[in-house]
Amino acid sequence: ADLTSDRAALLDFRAALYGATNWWNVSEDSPCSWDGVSCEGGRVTELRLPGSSLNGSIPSRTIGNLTALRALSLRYNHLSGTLPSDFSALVSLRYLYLQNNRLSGDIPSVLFSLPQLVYLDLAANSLAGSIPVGFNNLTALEVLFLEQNRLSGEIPDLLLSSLVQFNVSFNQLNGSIPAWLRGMPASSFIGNSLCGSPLDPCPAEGGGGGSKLSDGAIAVIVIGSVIGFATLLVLIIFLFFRKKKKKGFPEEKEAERSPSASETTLKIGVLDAEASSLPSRPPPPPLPALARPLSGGRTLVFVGNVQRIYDLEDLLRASAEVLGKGTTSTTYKALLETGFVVAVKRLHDASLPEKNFRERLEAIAALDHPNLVSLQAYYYSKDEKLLVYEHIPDGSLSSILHGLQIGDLRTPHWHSCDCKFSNKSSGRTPLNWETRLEIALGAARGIEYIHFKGSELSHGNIKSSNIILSKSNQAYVSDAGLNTLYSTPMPSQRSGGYRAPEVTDVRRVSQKADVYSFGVLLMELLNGKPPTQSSNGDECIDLPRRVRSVARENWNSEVLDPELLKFQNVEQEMAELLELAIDCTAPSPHVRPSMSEVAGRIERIHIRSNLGDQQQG
Ligand SMILES: Nc1ncnc2c1ncn2[C@@H]1O[C@H](COP(=O)(O)OP(=O)(O)OP(=O)(O)O)[C@@H](O)[C@H]1O
Repeated sequence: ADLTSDRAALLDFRAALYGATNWWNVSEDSPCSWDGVSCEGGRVTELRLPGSSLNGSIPSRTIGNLTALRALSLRYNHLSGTLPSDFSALVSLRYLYLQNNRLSGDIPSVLFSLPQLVYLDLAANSLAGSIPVGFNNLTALEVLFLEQNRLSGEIPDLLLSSLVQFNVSFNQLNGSIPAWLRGMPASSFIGNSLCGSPLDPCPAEGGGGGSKLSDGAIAVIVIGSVIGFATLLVLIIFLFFRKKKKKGFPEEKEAERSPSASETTLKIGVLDAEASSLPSRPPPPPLPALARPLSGGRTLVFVGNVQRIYDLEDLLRASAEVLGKGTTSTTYKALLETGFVVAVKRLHDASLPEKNFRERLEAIAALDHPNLVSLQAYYYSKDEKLLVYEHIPDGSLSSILHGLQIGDLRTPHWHSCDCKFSNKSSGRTPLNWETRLEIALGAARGIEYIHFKGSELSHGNIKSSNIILSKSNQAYVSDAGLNTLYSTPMPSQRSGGYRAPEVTDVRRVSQKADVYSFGVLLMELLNGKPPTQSSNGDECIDLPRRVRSVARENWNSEVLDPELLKFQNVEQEMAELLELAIDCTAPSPHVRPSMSEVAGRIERIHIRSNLGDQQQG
């Protein structure tokens, strides 16, 4: 298999499904510049065609032939039927997005032959049947979204020890939530007939004032039922024989059947599966493999299982363009001679000793989620520290919401009244409600994932210039954990209007402080203006305080971006998102919601917004 066979597979796919693929310029020899197609090392590695009006079912011998594919996104299309069996050849597939289509039938079993799958989203389809135990084959699976389908039966006891995000809300599932899922938020399960933590206790769990029945009590009930049943049986036999003896007498009224305790089913004990019986997490991906040594012994260190398709010399030879200059780093877009593009971040004063620097980068590199910009490699020497990331093409949320002044490469920080950018400047792209909501959801899921990965882990610098968008408006959170790479305090104005009031040292930011910053980001998404910049650009008022000072009935005129007011029938959803933003920015960290609650609430708003669309349509 090579790029020629990948090209042929894409052409077959295009021919079989009418949609935006029709715009591909097929006269080009290489498919790598076709919209939605990404290549690496001479193979097609990503196919992303969200919302591309693709109709019909995926025929076999098309995508299944793209054997180097790592990410496949066909979300928000009109795909029906099920997945063809040759999908099993996609042995490198890590991210699969099929949500919001019309897929039907059972969950396709071909998925269970994809050993590398980390992220699977099948939400909002018409999938029926039960949740198969075949999921146990997906040992690398970290994210499983099955919400808004027609799945029924109980949730099986699976051994998905890598799972950090899970959602089966709005299906037809019943029974108790198994122990292995009890750490997930309630929003993952609502809209079913499920019970047990984190939802309400199951009926059998909550006897007499909510306390659980003891083993002794169960024994008494069972023995009592057996004795009761036996007595009843003896009585019936006795009456039967007596009746036979007294022939000619009117028939005695049959004793009314009272429900005996023996008929009551008690479902106890199944919920107590020990978490410790789960297998330990699979070993982490191979740790830093060194690239070939350069003179001076310094090397580019590749992290995780990133393929080494460039080295330090390639990077130094690449043509570079400044993407932005922050207070602590300058970020370049580097175009390598092979055509491969990466983002290189040059840290200005990261002064951490080498050993600690490497340890922290390993923790950052272990974060692998489709809503996080992934670190590929780094370079460390006393004078130069470089981080190499995947390049996300469409600019930051900050530049899209507020626009960048051409010629000024400093990224906006909004930490003082001396704002260099105005949201009236060139390059501002109008963002509709659906897109803003999806950006909020994507970013929330990325941050939720970091928090799930370890209770001590936080992002540390959430702001709109650290939310980068791909062509399909998928949100990628960048710079996770970089605040930990400094041994001396960083400029405190760095995180500007996003910093939670309790944060005194920006190198140590708690998860609840991340929630605060995310709340400010939500306000920015709804308000259209950056935090700390007032409407006339002169005064400095922080965004949470300003929003809180406006009465709810005036939100439309004073808080919401006028562009958003064009969207009808979603005022309630916008108000709910703003309420969430207010909760996130509570001055006291303890009352702020957790990031999983935040993601759950945005999901529900998203679901309702979609339903609204359908009702209108
Ligand atoms: N992986 C990436 N792909 C594409 N663009 C990126 C990437 N990483 C960063 N950028 C862009 O580069 C700009 C500058 O980023 P940089 O991290 O240097 O500064 P910052 O995050 O805005 O500020 P600070 O370092 O003060 O927190 C960002 O606003 C973003 O638009």
